[in-house]
Amino acid sequence: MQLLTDAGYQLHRNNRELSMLDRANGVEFFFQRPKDIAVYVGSGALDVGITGRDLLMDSGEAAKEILPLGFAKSKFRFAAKPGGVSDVAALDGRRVATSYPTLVGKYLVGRGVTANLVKLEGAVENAVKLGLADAVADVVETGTSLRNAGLVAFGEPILASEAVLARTEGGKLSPELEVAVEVLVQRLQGVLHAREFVLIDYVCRTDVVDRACELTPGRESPTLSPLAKEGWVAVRSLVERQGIQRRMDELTKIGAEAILVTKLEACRI
Ligand SMILES: Nc1ncnc2c1ncn2[C@@H]1O[C@H](COP(=O)(O)OP(=O)(O)OP(=O)(O)O)[C@@H](O)[C@H]1O
Ligand SMILES: O=P(O)(O)OC[C@H]1O[C@H](OP(=O)(O)OP(=O)(O)O)[C@H](O)[C@@H]1O
Ligand SMILES: [Mg+2]
Repeated sequence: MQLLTDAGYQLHRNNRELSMLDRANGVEFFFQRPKDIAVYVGSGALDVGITGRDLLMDSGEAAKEILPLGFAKSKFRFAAKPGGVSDVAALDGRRVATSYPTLVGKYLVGRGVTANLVKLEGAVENAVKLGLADAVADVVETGTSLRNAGLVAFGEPILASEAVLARTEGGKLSPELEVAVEVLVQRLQGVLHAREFVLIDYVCRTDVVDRACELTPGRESPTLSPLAKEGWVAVRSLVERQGIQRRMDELTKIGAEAILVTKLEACRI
């Protein structure tokens, strides 16, 4: 909701309201259970939806990911008791509890493993302790839930998931809707970029400007403006927010001065 608000959409959800109309943007928002979003989008009842990549892949619906949104990041992994099942091949003939049976089933078929899938709605980690399954396949973020249940992950992660924007696959949208979806994607991308990048300004001597530009290459190329003071230049560039302090240390080392870092509110790059 924060992402959509930052992208200029009007979302003021009152208690228990299941939908809301954003008249200014000509968009209606519906709040659905995570598992149901792909069903609505796949059927074309909703044009686009925000859901998890794992849920989208598990749904088997005719909905496709069009933009990763960078939040709710997790890994989808197998886990079992230490000393129990420790590789995917050993799942053959075993019971695997999961809320994502289609995703897990396809993964196992792809590796020639036949397991008995036990479908659960949640709190899947308890299935091993309770003797319902020999292993689980579930969402892992910090790993706390696995640890608390006395389980350890094994095998390569089945999937790296995050929240994604998905749209109906096949079935053509009207030209107006096509434009509205494109605008939504551009706006969301703009907000994500604005969170990822910062603007850096500084001044340095012209004899170190090449080195300075290597440190802050920007997306295309930095903007250089001559200063009134002979032999000095001002540099402006877009750089990744991550590691910005280290970059400023490097700039200071080569004699850059008046280094300013500015947050971006929104952008289209
Ligand atoms: N700890 C977590 N960290 C990051 N993402 C998570 C985490 N737990 C769940 N998710 C993601 O949230 C999405 C929805 O799953 P989740 O199981 O949370 O739904 P839920 O809140 O249980 O839904 P319901 O309304 O049906 O109870 C999935 O894409 C999943 O990857
Ligand atoms: O690695 P962690 O940081 O512990 O996060 C992962 C846990 O979070 C989710 O559970 P959720 O709270 O959605 O409950 P659920 O199992 O009922 O879906 C997921 O199903 C895992 O159990
Ligand atoms: Mg859950």
